[in-house]
Amino acid sequence: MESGNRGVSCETPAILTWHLTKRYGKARGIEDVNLNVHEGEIFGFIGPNGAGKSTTIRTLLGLIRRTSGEASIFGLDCDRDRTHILEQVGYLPSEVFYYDGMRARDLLKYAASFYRKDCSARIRELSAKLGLNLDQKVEDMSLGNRKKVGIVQGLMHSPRLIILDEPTSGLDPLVQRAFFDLMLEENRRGATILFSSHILSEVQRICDRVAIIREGRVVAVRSVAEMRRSAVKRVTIGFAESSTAAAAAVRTLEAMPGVRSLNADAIGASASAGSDAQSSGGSDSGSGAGGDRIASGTASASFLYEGDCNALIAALAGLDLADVEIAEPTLEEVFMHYYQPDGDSGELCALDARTAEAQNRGMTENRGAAERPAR
Ligand SMILES: Nc1ncnc2c1ncn2[C@@H]1O[C@H](COP(=O)(O)OP(=O)(O)OP(=O)(O)O)[C@@H](O)[C@H]1O
Repeated sequence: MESGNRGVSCETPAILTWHLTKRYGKARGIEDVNLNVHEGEIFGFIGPNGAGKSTTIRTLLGLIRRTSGEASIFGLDCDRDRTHILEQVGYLPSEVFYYDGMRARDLLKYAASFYRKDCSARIRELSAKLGLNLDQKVEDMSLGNRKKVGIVQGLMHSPRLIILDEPTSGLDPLVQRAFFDLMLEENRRGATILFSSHILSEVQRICDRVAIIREGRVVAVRSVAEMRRSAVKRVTIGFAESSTAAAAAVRTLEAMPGVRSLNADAIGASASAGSDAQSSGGSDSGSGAGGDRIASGTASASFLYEGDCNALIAALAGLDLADVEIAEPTLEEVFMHYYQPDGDSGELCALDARTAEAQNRGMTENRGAAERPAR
């Protein structure tokens, strides 16, 4: 499924942050976050628990005060112009809490009274799409149904920007599907969507671009297509039989620059190249997928490779192989690539942080100083 609105505007960015930093006392929230979300985009924001997604969102919505840096939505300052911003934004928080004793219908009517438009038809339409019973008391609802109330509340005023923080938790697969269809519809209508999640398949499903956040810092901003086409490849090789030659081949690969997450269980050789196999997470998802495609009965090895493809082909040519497959890595593998612990790959992570910053800065500078949020 792809984002429906290809007419991304080149005007004022929907969201622009500039070295946005939030500290909780001395504790890290987010550091130097630079984001540039174009109007009309579905922009993913991914990272594990505690990475800083909710902090970024709450700072954008003016729910918490930034420590330093700048942030704007449609050119309006997130602190100073908060009231005007909130009229144009629909927000679905990761957890929804409501007053007890109210039916969904009354609660949504009350919430709608904050907007200068009649939202009743839209409330009925959205509730029907999500299968929400408006007559039920919210306190009697399941977690998933309470989440539906939150979705209707976030969308009923047809906002220009929709901010979703882990939106699908608690929704069953059928409702998730209806929800994603709804988001694509909203995007076709012209809405920009910021979609925070730690579930890659969701991001891949609807987003145009993604920012990856790690320990409070944005380490990469990529199009989903670009992430999938990244220089990293998943290589799976098959040997005619488990043999000392196969074990030697694995040792050769282990020593080769650019080889990571080497998984060679079937050969009985060392199952990993250093700590990469574990830390990158690639061994689980990758070897399973690749290894299954190598004929059964043969020993196989699977690894991620990033580097000169000629060097890879030359190395493989020197091995006695029965089969070889070079494939795009899964999004999961690409994602984990940005999450290697410091140490071996510390330089890579630092590089990615610089690259992300350069991409954002370049985008901002190229598109004119006027795009810097005014303070
Ligand atoms: N109110 C708070 N007081 C102190 N530290 C906080 C507070 N809120 C968040 N943090 C810290 O800020 C960092 C970022 O947290 P945040 O909730 O933004 O991450 P997240 O990516 O949204 O995680 P999750 O997916 O678990 O919601 C974490 O280290 C967290 O412990």
